[in-house]
Amino acid sequence: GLPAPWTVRYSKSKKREYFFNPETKASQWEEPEGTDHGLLKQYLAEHPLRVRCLHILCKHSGSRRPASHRSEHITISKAEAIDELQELQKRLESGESFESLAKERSDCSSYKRGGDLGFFGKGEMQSSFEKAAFALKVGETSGIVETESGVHLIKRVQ
Ligand SMILES: N=C(N)NCCC[C@H](NC(=O)[C@@H]1CCC/C1=C/[C@H](COP(=O)(O)O)NC=O)C(N)=O
Repeated sequence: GLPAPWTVRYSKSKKREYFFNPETKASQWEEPEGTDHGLLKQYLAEHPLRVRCLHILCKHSGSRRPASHRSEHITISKAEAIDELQELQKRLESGESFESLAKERSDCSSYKRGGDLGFFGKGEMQSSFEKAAFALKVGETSGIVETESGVHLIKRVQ
């Protein structure tokens, strides 16, 4: 519904969508000239501007900041961190809650909130995390996702 290359994004401060042109870097509140309003509404129904996710982060020696409330010097290898997430995937499948496992194991400060990162729009999280999170349906949990922070499991809740 939008004339290319315009895209639509979510403004956290104004709590509403705005329109962004990645070529000119222009941003505006009103729909760009030539927008098909009906198609835009349909597009927005299928492409959430923001999502709310829980995550479990296992940091490792290659993490951009290899420290957390659990350890001031994280030395496990990336392979070991992946093994730990695979164990957590099994525990999720056997019915343990995502929140309880995040509180137990996540190296992100969001562990205190069961891994809850709140709502975020495009452009806020590292791109591999954003890509995986926006591909999830509400209630769905990702596979193992890698970022500069470490390795993650992501559950979309809204
Ligand atoms: N906008 C919101 N709500 N908060 C700012 C998030 C900033 C963002 N963070 C991430 O992408 C990592 C991966 C997903 C969650 C996340 C959490 C990191 C992981 O821990 P760290 O590698 O930083 O030690 N801790 C906090 O930022 C970024 N662009 O670096």
